[in-house]
Formats: sequence, structure tokens, C-alpha cells
Amino acid sequence: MKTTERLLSATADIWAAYNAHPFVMGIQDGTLARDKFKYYILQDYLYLEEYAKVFAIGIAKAKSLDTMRLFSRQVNFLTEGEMNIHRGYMGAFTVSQEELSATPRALDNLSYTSYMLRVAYEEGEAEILAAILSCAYSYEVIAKTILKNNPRAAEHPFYGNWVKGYAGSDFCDGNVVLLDTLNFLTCNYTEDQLQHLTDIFVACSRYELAFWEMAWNMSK
Ligand SMILES: Cc1ncc(C[n+]2csc(CCO)c2C)c(N)n1
Repeated sequence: MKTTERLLSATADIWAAYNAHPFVMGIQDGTLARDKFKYYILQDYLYLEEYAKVFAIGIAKAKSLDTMRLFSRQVNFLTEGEMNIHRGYMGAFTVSQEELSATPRALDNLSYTSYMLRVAYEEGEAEILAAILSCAYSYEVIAKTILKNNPRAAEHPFYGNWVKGYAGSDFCDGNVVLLDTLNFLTCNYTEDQLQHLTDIFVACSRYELAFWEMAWNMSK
């Protein structure tokens, strides 16, 4: 079994809960309250700033030029590309730089990024990839499942851009490389090493679910 198959089978119930979550279902049918989505976009922007640093540490930990490139492409993509979805919505909500700077990180947000940064500082390149995989890949699965359940979600005047953005090839192409690299780097891992990788992936998958819950409740 490939490492990524093992990781995904260990978290199948958590991943199934993403698309069943009321926040994600609200994006799917277009009924999500705008104030909840605005809260989410602001928290997610703050999240992505920290998440980019996880890749930046990955660059320093990479043992080959290929892995170094994978990490550095993501840093570039995050600082130039991913945040465009967020910038678009922040424009729609007319969020000023002052409002963004004055937004405190909610505790689940802070915990999630702190955990990933700890893995990045303490562990190796494959463990860093396992930590970011839930984030990078779950949005592809979520957006594609939304489109399967409701193909018209892509045309929604407000939430359509979010769905199209995350189901689009800009994100999904990067995930193929991410999954392949993690499998390649861990093909000779021992059972203990694989179990440790699974623990990291389970923790991050739980954090992803907690992030949806945090956004739904607009937690402080
Ligand atoms: C909490 C949270 N989790 C995942 C993503 C999705 N995401 C963030 S960066 C990226 C590109 C690949 O690393 C993707 C798909 C998000 N925006 N917020």
C-alpha cells in the first residue's frame, strides 16, 4: 500500500465529515451566511501567512533539489496565487489593511499553524509533507465533491469563485506532485516511521475539521 493510501484510509471518517459540515454545505448550496464567510476569509488569510512559512522551512530541510523546488514553488504560489482568491473576497467585503491587522487569530487557527510549524522545525522533509497534505489536498476533494453534488455551485455569483478556484488545475496539479513525492520519500520507511507520519496526518486532518467548525461558530 502506498503511504498516501495508508494516511487517507486512517482519516476516512474525518475527511467524510468535511463535506457534511454545515459550513461546506452552505458553500455547496449557496446559503452560507456572508458574515460567516467573511470571518472565514480573514482567518484563512492569517492562516496562509503562517502556512507559507512551513514550506519555507521545508526548503531549508530539503535533501534534494527536486524537493527544494516543490517547497519553493508552494511559497511562491502562496504569496502570489492562492491569496488571490482571498484578496478577491476581501475586496468584495471591502476589508482594509487596518481591519486585517486588527483581526486576532482564533485559537483553533493559532493551534493548527503552531502545530505545523513545530513539525517543520523539528522534523524532516517527508513529515513536513505529511503535515501540509491535509491542507493542500482536502480542499481539492471538498471542492470536487461540491461540484459532483451540485454542478451549479460553480456558477454561484458569490461562492462560485471559491469552488472553481479550489477545483481548478492550479491547485490540483500541485497535489499530484505532493502525493508522488511523499510516496517516493517514504517507500522504505519502517512501520514506526509510517505510524509517526500517520499521527501527524491525523492531527492535521482533525485541525482542518476544527477550522470549519471555528468558522461556522465565528469563534474568537
Ligand atoms: C485552513 C485551510 N486549509 C486548507 C486550505 C487550502 N489551501 C491552502 S494553500 C493551498 C495550496 C497548496 O498548498 C490550499 C489548497 C486553506 N485555504 N485553508
